[in-house]
Amino acid sequence: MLSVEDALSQMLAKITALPTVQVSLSEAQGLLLATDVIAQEEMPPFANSAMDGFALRSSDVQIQDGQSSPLRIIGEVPAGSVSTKTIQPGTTMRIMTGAPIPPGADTVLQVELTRLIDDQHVTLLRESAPGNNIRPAGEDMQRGQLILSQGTEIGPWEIGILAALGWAKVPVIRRARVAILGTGDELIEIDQPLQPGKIRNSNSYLLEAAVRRAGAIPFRIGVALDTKESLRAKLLEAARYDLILTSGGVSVGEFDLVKQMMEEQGEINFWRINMRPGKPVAFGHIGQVPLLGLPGNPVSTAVTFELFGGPVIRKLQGHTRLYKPQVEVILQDSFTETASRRHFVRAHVDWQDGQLVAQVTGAQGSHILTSLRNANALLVIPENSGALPAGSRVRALMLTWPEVASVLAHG
Ligand SMILES: Nc1nc2c(c(=O)[nH]1)N[C@H]1C(S)=C(S)[C@@H](COP(=O)(O)OP(=O)(O)OC[C@H]3O[C@@H](n4cnc5c(N)ncnc54)[C@H](O)[C@@H]3O)O[C@H]1N2
Ligand code: MOO
Ligand SMILES: [Mg+2]
Repeated sequence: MLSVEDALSQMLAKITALPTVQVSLSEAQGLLLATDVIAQEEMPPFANSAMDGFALRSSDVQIQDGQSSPLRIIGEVPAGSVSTKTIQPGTTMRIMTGAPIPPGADTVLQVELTRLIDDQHVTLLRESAPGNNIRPAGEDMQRGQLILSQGTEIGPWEIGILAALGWAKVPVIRRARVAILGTGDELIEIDQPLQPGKIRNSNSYLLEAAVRRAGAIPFRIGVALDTKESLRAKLLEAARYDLILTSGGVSVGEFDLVKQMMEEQGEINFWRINMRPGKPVAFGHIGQVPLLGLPGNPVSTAVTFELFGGPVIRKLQGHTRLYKPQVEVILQDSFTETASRRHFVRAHVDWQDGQLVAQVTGAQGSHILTSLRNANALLVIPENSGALPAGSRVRALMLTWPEVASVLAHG
């Protein structure tokens, strides 16, 4: 049986990045920049004031007995306007933060270091060196400078930079469109009352949310019955997307037809991985479209999506860092469910006295949906490991990071 590593590398070897498209900046979050971003303008675009205060000539200010001789106020420069007046010796203008420095001024003194004499005159309580409180044009970005490299992941801060440079549209590697197909005669819709032998199709909804959390666009395309005709029709519909996720129908039951359909409509690259839960994962193609066949047990669906679906989506979207962070954590209680396969144990990891401590979230059967409740990590228990006493150190794959109660608590 394949190891988790071999399965992942075989899968990823078949995945190539999606094409580049232009998207509006607001849609670029989480995607990879498909070009270098070179500044075509300076930032800031003009020398401007860092303070609300007075723009003046530094040579005008000599402090005697704690203040300067009065300067005459000849006007004001609010942010957004440009002064038409020039600061002559003995004069000053009120200036606001972000406003362009008026001609003739070489310094700005903040308002709290001045004293108003009357509407038209002010004295200064400090000297102000040339350049004081002036943000020069181009201090942040210079024309022609490389600001963001191709392949940068676009987050909120990069979006701020791109917006400042006027990039309303951005070339990115496009977001993956992922078809989600439930399989099984036992499935009914989630708004239906239960009937004998039936269960609600929870996997499609779980996967929809997991795909969205992974940064791709999910499409629930319904349910295939356990017949070749139904499954074939649904898989051909699914082959219009970038990736197909199925759940169920990949084991050895009489009606587990997904692998057969891969062979018929494309290829099957592998089946079965030495892991628990989720052993019967199948990977292949329908036409050219990759199909990740996840096992039907809900926990197996959830865990195998995180281990394989997430990295596949990231690779499709051009990322080179594909995996969630792994850290060492301390087991709060003993763990005795030994397994010959590598065991991915649902747990809640949190900070306790500066250490990451893991609490297993309940019975680990692959049908126990409640074992996913509140789980933010998968503990990675090696193959054939014996029972683990409380306090053991184990590796944890972090799905989401626990927040700290205070920024200083674990600095
Ligand atoms: N003889 C063997 N039987 C099984 C083996 C085995 O090695 N030999 N492996 C078991 C393991 S482990 C798993 S995992 C499951 C995987 O089965 P399938 O992927 O074929 O899934 P199904 O048989 O279709 O369903 C399994 C289980 O999950 C429920 N299910 C399916 N789809 C959904 C859905 N959309 N929402 C909620 N629940 C769903 C389904 O009703 C079944 O209870 O095979 C074992 N068997
Ligand atoms: O491989 Mo299965 O997911 O353990 O029940
Ligand atoms: Mg089955």
